[in-house]
Amino acid sequence: MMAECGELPVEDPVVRKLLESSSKEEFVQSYDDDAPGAYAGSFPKGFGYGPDDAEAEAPAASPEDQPRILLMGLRRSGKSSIQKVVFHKVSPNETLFLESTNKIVKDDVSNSSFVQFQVWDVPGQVDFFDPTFDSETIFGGCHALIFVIDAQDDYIEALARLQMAVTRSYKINPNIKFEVFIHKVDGLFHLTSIYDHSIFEAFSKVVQKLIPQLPTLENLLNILISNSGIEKAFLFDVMSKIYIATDSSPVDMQCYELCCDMIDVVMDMSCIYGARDDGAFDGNSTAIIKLNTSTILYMREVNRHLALVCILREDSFEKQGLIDYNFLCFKRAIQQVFDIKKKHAASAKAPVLLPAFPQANGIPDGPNS
Ligand SMILES: Nc1nc2c(ncn2[C@@H]2O[C@H](COP(=O)(O)OP(=O)(O)OP(=O)(O)O)[C@@H](O)[C@H]2O)c(=O)[nH]1
Repeated sequence: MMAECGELPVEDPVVRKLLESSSKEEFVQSYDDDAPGAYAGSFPKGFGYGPDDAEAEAPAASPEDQPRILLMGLRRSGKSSIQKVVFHKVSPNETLFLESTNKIVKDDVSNSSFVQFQVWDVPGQVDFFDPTFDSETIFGGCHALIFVIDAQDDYIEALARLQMAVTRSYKINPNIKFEVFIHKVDGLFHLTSIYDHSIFEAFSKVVQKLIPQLPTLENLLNILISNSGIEKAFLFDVMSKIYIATDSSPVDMQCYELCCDMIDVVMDMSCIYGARDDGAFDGNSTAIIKLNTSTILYMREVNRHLALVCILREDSFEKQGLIDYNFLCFKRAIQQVFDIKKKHAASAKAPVLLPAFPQANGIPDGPNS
């Protein structure tokens, strides 16, 4: 059973994934597989302590006797992620790649938890009025219904769905306890401190929301990394170390911190030893730092204010010529994007949102600073 995954060497995600997938067949069942009407009514006796309780003489309750918690909500609201992060020690970043659930997934957490119960992950697209949806069995034996609402998504549809789930399930089983999780609030709140990089990260996200070209920049970064063997790329505003765009793979704070540190090192070196007095950063600014983890940090100037900072493996860097060439294409594309913005701003006489960017289309010539 999947519940046993808690005892696996969770430090190794590959091993864990392999073991999880090999046991998936036993674990994943559709609601059709379950005996109908098994346990409507009050809490079964088995509710209480797991096998860890030395006092408990009775054997652990069978899954049929365990209380059932339903996880419901719209598609992609985060139900499977919640279940995996809470009960299977999956890291939040790994949930980014979860596939949509298309059957009810029953998870028996009795082996890995002090309190014994089952969690049923109900797919977002399930149709309560579909004859194959056995409402009597599913709601009849349910003790708590958690409805997950994605705080980052439109909530009107979610509320309509919540109302439908509550009225339908209450009719069948008035003893159900209803709970609503307003989920993914991390997109709305930022935990910040000036003593680490969190404040820069938070500011980056705020600024990104103000850049209308963000999807284009992200696309360009995606194209660049997929054609150059790069693992992660950030487009930095050099002076503030805010990243104005990154590719669409998840941002790892450590990577971001490394890239920020690289900018600091390059700027400090350039300021101290640079030949020019009019700035530490110019069209020839380039830096390559090899880390002791067979990883390379690669930085190139994109324009007066922006730098591309990438993280890649040492073996991918063997094709540096290709990476340099792709970078030049990327740089030209970025200039075109900001050229268009500059023209629009001039013709509409509209105030420019971020004054630094429109000036950014020139490539200042000059010796390496
Ligand atoms: N930002 C953020 N994303 C989350 C959170 N929880 C889940 N997600 C993301 O939401 C996406 C969808 O998550 P799932 O767990 O597959 O959603 P689901 O509700 O099970 O979706 P269905 O199987 O289609 O019903 C994934 O990319 C998760 O990484 C959260 O707390 N914050």
